[in-house]
Amino acid sequence: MVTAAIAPYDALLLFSFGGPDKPEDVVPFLRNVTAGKGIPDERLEEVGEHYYGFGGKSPINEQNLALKAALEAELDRRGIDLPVVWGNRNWAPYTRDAIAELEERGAQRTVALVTSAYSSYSGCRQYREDLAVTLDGLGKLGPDGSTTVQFDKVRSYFNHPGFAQANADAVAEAFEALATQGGDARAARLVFVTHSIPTTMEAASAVSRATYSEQHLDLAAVVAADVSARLGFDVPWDLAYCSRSGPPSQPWLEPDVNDHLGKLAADGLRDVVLSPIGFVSDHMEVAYDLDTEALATAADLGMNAVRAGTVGTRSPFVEGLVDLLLERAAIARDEDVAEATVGTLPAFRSVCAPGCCLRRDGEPSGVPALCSTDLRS
Ligand SMILES: CC1=C(CCC(=O)O)c2cc3nc(cc4[nH]c(cc5[nH]c(cc1n2)c(C)c5CCC(=O)O)c(CCC(=O)O)c4C)C(CCC(=O)O)=C3C
Ligand SMILES: [Fe+2]
Repeated sequence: MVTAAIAPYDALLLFSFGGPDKPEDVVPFLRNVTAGKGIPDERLEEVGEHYYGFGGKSPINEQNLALKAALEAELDRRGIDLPVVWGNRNWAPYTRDAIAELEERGAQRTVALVTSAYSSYSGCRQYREDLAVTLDGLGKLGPDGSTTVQFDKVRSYFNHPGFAQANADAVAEAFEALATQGGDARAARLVFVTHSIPTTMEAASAVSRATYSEQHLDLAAVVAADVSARLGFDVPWDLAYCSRSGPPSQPWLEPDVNDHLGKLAADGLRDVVLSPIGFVSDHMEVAYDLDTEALATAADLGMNAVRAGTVGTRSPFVEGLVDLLLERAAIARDEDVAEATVGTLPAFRSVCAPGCCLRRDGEPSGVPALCSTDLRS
């Protein structure tokens, strides 16, 4: 029996990036991530060391299991009967394992929730391609895009109120922590941080309604305003980037968070809160690029720095995700539904537009992608 509010869906796919569980997994995982992407060997060795430094295990898998449990609890609390199946693009349980589990459970129409809040190739199309290519490899993708197990996707949710509130809660807590450890909250700069992407990928993300960086800037303004209201003074803020890779000749979004801290210190700033709004949980990019590298940079510069939490399993976030599932189900039933947002941008599309989030602007991908009006663009 499908719960009416979630009909026509009979399963939820929690769809993530994946990460290694033990040292022997690190190299095969990196091979999966970088197949055909032109990441220089030196960068791969460097990233491998980040993982070995943490015992060869990424925190991401446990965090996805925690999010899965939190979603199950919230669905249960609302009386919604919807099995949650977890799958990853780059590590076990793989997308193909999730599809097999969905089939075993007799799922016919699945709603997919990706653990990436923003729209870009990395956070949108790459997941949709992975579904199409995996189904195709199993002989389950028709030439018209029809599939044996049908998939819909929840819209990019960076501007959903639950995501904004959970981030604002975490930033407000970080300001308190800064004051507790002797920092000057009133003088502090709030630096939002996200994953850098190539500028070509940034340009191609515009098709989704606004570019990747514009999405972050819009949410950052909302979070900063919320935190300012709670603290009772205006919090100045910036957006910086981490985790760039690719050849040095290829431009990626800047400034890098470490360079940015250097500039702030040179301007005489002593206090900073880093808010990783680009990431939904404390996975390796946060554990290494922020907690290890950027906090060391700040210490070298003589700054007081606190890293704010990610949304993780905070209630406003988890409740917001379940609201989004119900919203997506109402859209699938062709009902009029209010798509809640914060900031100045509209709700992003539930069914992606032709050419949405290509890897590079104007360059056909040649790879099929589900959950859009075009199978190939
Ligand atoms: C926008 C974005 C997100 C945020 C959205 C989201 O959360 O999905 C994200 C998340 C993640 N990225 C991750 C890991 C890696 N990303 C890489 C490479 C790349 N990421 C890119 C972008 C993003 N990546 C890009 C443009 C590349 C270049 C190659 C390519 O065009 O694809 C590489 C290769 C080595 C390197 O270049 O660093 C690794 C190992 C992990 C797992 C962490 C863990 O294990 O805990 C997670 C969650
Ligand atoms: Fe990445």
